[in-house]
Amino acid sequence: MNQEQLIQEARKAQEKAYVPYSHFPVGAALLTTDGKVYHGCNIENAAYSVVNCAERTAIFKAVSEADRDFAMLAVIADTDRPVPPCGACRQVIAELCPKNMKVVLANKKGDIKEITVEELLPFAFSPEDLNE
Ligand SMILES: O=c1ccn([C@H]2C[C@H](O)[C@@H](CO)O2)c(=O)[nH]1
Ligand SMILES: [Zn+2]
Repeated sequence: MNQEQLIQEARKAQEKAYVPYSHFPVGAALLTTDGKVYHGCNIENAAYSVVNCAERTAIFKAVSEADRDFAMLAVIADTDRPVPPCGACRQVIAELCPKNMKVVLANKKGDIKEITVEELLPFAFSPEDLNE
């Protein structure tokens, strides 16, 4: 599966978004090293603060199925620029994806930004920081 195909998967994931409050659907597609794709969409709630972003939905689905070896993540939204993941998602991506893994950010116009996990969240708080 290449980058373009993964973006197409993210588009499909975006169609499943549950966004009655923001009306801002986001889709994510997470590729595992053995070629499986996990879709993620944002899922909102009347208690606004408990929204789950598309990126975290995809990652949590994979980890909950014992898939933890990731090769690429694509994210898409109807933004003017390729959609920038929020801080909470950057923290989760930084912990669970390889530092040099490619993250492909896209929008519906076809703009694409490629970035690595490390670039997305430099100087991240990490599990090593918990060691005394
Ligand atoms: O990268 C992003 C940015 C925002 N959202 C969601 C959260 C909320 O449901 C809506 C508006 O912030 O978009 C994502 O899923 N991913
Ligand atoms: Zn997020």
